[in-house]
Amino acid sequence: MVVATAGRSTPKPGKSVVQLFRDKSQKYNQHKKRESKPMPWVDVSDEESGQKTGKNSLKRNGAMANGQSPNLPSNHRRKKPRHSHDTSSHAHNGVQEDATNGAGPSSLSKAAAIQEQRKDLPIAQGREALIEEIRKNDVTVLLGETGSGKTTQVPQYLLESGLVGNGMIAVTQPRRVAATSLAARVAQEQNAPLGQLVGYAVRFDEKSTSNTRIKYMTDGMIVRELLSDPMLSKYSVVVVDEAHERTLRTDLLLANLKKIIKKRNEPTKRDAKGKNNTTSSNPLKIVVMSATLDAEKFSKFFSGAKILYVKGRQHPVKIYHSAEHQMDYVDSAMRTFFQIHTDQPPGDVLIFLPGQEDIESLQASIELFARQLPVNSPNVLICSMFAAQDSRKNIQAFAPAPPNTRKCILATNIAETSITIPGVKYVIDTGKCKEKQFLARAGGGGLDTLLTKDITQSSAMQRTGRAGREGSGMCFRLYPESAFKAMQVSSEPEILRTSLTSSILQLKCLGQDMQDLDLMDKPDEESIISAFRTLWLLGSVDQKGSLTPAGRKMAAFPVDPMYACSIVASEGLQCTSEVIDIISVLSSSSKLFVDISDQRDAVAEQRRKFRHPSGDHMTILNVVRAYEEISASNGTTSANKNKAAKREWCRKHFLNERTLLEAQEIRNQLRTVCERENINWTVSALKKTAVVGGAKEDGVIHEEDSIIKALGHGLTGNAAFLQPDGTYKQIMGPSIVKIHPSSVLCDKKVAAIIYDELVFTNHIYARGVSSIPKSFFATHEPLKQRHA
Ligand SMILES: Nc1ncnc2c1ncn2[C@@H]1O[C@H](COP(=O)(O)OP(=O)(O)OP(=O)(O)O)[C@@H](O)[C@H]1O
Repeated sequence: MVVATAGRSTPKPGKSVVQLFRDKSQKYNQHKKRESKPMPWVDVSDEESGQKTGKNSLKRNGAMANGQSPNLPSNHRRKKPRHSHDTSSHAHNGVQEDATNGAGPSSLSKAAAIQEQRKDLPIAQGREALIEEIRKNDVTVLLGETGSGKTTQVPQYLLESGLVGNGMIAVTQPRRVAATSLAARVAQEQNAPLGQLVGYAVRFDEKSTSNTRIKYMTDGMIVRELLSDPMLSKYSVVVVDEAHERTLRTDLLLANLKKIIKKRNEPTKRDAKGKNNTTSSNPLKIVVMSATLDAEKFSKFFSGAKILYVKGRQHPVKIYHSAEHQMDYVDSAMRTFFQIHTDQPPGDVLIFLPGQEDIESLQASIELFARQLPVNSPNVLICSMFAAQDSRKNIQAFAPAPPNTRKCILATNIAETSITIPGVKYVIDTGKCKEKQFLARAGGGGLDTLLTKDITQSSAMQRTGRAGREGSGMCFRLYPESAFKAMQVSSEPEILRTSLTSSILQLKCLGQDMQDLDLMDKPDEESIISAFRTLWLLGSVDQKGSLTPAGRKMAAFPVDPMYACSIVASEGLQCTSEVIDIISVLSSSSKLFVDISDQRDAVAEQRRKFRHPSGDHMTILNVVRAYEEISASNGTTSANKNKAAKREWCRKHFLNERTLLEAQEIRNQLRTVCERENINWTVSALKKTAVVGGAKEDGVIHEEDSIIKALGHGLTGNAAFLQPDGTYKQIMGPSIVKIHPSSVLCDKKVAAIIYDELVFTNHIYARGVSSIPKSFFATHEPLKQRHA
């Protein structure tokens, strides 16, 4: 990639910015010393941004290789002059149902405008050629710039051309927010309610019917579908989008697709001379897509698949690099935001940060300064997007800003690929991300850690691509051009750096071994062995590595295998109802307890009400029950009043109601899986004992005994024994851990603990902790075998 410097054109900070920092920096500096200088920028026009609305074309690989790059024949249309910023699309945001189905004149003109927009996309000129190539080839690799129209248009072209007959088109995405928002957009383009012709499927949330023809789904969901339909027979085309991300699930999917296509596309009959004369009745087509893909590698993987290029992007994006490295990227992002806010024309701003903590810190800073803007300045509305946040809150970022307001979206890399956030004209890229890294442990198991790292060139280009979706855009990179050039081209495939436990279990159910799979990159032996040890400890595989009946049951649950193990174990311990309640909360995307630093005492007082002496898991259960009691006690009031009462109760007790609501949905799904697996989820420990968190009396059997044991079966790899110095030593690893300050057990000393996860700060802390009898481990079968 060539990045050419095209002179210096620094957006000059307006007076208001200088004034703002002079006046307020003292206050700001009180809690964090930060500079008040405006950001110096170097203007870079580069190839990756597609600077000009170039001639759009579709090209073939051979042609690119010999430099001739001829265009394929296409249904050339004269390109219409582009309308300036098209506000019509602002009306539709994220996952909204039926946004266009009104029959009024405005919805008709909106629908017409959307069709015009579709025709103006770079990919539209190569539409016929593209369909033809896909028709001719089993596997196609499609490379096209961000915003050229791949993700939204290719599935529609395939559907509209009749190429898929009555079959379905699956379009996979690495992230749920992309899957849901794309489905909403494409449903709107098809003028159909979301979930009908166009639907989506993400973990714990699906909107589709038997009439759905285009399904956007996470790569994890389609891999899970392999369990019930190993040939993916209901799909005629599988479009693997954003394949450059090389998520673990995408790699597993690609390996399986390679197998499936061989079987499904095999000719069914041969004539007397042994020649094929009948094509398969249900052939499969695969389209692998990305803007930043090592196309040759994917083509080679599929035995020389055809590579097609879509050239051009609809709108130019101007890139600015900071003149110097920025040590404090949160502060630099804030200053850049206010430079944009005071100097640049209207348009929303999308800021990429590595994680939630930085998002919250930047939000606080921007809010603080925004309050001090001159009275006639436009307002600032902050939205955030990160994986741990409730999906409904993430979707709020798609809603249009009110009049005279600039929206500022603070996001992690979940907003990096595929999505269009209407209104975004400016992107600020801190150049940082968090990446999962698995540390395999010699004794078995291991742990996933999240490390803050520099992004890759591929990520930088994707982030840039989020500006300029509806009109020209600007991208401010908070790192010099030299840093961009020094970045890795793309990230290491996830399969080489993440825990393989869950995937190996799923593969086992498919009768596959990871070692034997034809993967693009093979994981190292140590990670595979470590995953097997964990699975053996959970009882999902036996000592020979063969799947056990319990392991097959565990694989049916769409949660971490350790929690799936607890659910399966709860059956024998007669406490499935409670275990599911707890695991639903642990599996939801946001935290249950809200911590507000300036209300610490009030928070602690409220939390005490739910405190259970055995630890955090039973404390969660107490919250779930109390929340249900609130619902029941308001049973006779109107639905609205009931809702309001529950919301107020959660607010008063510093609880995240979204987590509880999401947990209810997860619980319903887990119950359904239990029914399929013949596990009676209604069996409850409470019904037998009727004691909740009360004082322990000798000889009384408490409900938590069986619940904690069931959890202990799943969390055996996350267990530690008390040492004389008050710390805990892992029973399956070398680490010394402390109980996290947020735990109800943090000031207690108990003989043995189980925990949900480890957190690294100045110490290794165990979070989500419960006390468990030490004797439990003496009776744990795999552990006994291990020590025998
Ligand atoms: N939700 C939306 N609202 C408004 N316009 C949209 C929306 N989704 C897509 N578009 C328009 O369609 C264009 C093409 O989007 P699409 O996602 O198909 O591009 P792409 O080539 O797949 O890009 P990327 O690689 O970045 O995902 C966008 O640039 C934008 O103009």
